[in-house]
Amino acid sequence: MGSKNIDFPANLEYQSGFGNHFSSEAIAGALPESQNSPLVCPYGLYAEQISGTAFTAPRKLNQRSWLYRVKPSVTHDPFKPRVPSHEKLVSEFNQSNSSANPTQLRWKPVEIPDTPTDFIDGLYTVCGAGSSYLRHGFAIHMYTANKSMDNCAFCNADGDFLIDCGSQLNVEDCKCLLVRLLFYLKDFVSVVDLPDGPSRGYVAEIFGTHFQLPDLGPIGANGLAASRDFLVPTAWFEDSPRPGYTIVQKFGGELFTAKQDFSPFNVVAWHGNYAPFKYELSKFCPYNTVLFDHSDPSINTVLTAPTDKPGVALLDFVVFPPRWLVAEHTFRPPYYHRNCMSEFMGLIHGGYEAKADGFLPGGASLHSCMTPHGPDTKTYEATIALGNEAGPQRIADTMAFMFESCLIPRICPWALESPSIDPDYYQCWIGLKSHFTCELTNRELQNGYNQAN
Ligand SMILES: O=C(O)Cc1cc(O)ccc1O
Ligand SMILES: [Fe+2]
Repeated sequence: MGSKNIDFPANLEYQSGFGNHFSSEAIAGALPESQNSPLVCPYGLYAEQISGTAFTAPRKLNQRSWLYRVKPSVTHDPFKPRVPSHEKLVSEFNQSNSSANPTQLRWKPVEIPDTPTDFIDGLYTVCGAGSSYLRHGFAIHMYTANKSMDNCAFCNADGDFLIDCGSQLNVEDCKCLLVRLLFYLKDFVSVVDLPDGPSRGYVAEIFGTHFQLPDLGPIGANGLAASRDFLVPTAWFEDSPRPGYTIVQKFGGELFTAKQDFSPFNVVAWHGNYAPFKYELSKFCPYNTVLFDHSDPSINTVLTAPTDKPGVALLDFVVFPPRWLVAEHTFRPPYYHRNCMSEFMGLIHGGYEAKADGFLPGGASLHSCMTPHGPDTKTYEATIALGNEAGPQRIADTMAFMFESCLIPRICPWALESPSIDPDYYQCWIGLKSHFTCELTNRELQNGYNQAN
């Protein structure tokens, strides 16, 4: 995450493609030719490999890049626990830091803080499962912030961050943040150079694996998120002295700091396939039913982080974008359901088709393993009132998303005790009345009814 005084060029340049082997040089000739670690690198740069998978991971899963830097990352003072420590980040979920809760949970958007708060201070874990130490699990965080990180950069050793920052209060700021946050290759540390002004967003962190594009099966070779719409930054560096520069490293959910006298954004050239990327959700090409019934939400998968079990995700990132609903004689909103996977949802803008009230942009909900949920009473009644003759409907102003996991999340105490939790969430379903119309005798109703009787 960058610091305020970096001069960002107006037009950042990107390379496009998902999981490609990229190469980029900020100065022509900075990439060594035909080898990775020459005795002396061009321009006297240091060669540094960053490995995102075990050296011996199968080739199709192997991720690593070679960076050519002004000074290598190792040139820093020892790591020390950060002061002040951060009490609300969790990377190993257990009874000491989180609890089991099968209730349907919903949160209103959290207030933007009044006091100066940067991305690190504003980040807090909501829920998660597993362990960064055991390299299996996930954490869901949210953040609110109102200022850039100053003379310091954030590096996450625990897992990959998928940052959904669309729920910025200001859309222009959001674009700016997106560009600076993830995707400006100054290192493989994520970059948060928040524009002045309030911002908030969601983060899914996955331990021990990386996101992939989903298989498309019978959909064919095209559709959903297109590989070419994923953008990876080109090399960019700064080389002025930066006394007192601080690296903040998240390691095992704890924060550590190390001082150095130069900017870590000093990568003059790089090549490889381990790189940050950005993707604009509006580019997603949704598929769905064109005749009847409601498709399962997996049809809207943008990215998936797999487990070893075929088809079972550690974490799916699913989006519900604007689209046409055309199904005939069909209940079009999400069906009522219980799912062995757990579903965390957020809303980037607009409304969500299953909730007439109470699910707001910047808010969140959690329906854990087998917890029943579905459309609220208002949505149900309005849908039924439309009847079978409902014509095509366009859901316009919406961008909801879901993080769906096969692991069951434990919930952090500050999320349960948060003033933004909605204690009356369950009420949205309590009004659902029986519409059962079969005329049975009182005796049959009382004793239970079975056609064979
Ligand atoms: O719970 C939700 O709103 C997410 C969801 C959407 C959908 O269209 C079908 C199933 C599902 O879990
Ligand atoms: Fe659901």
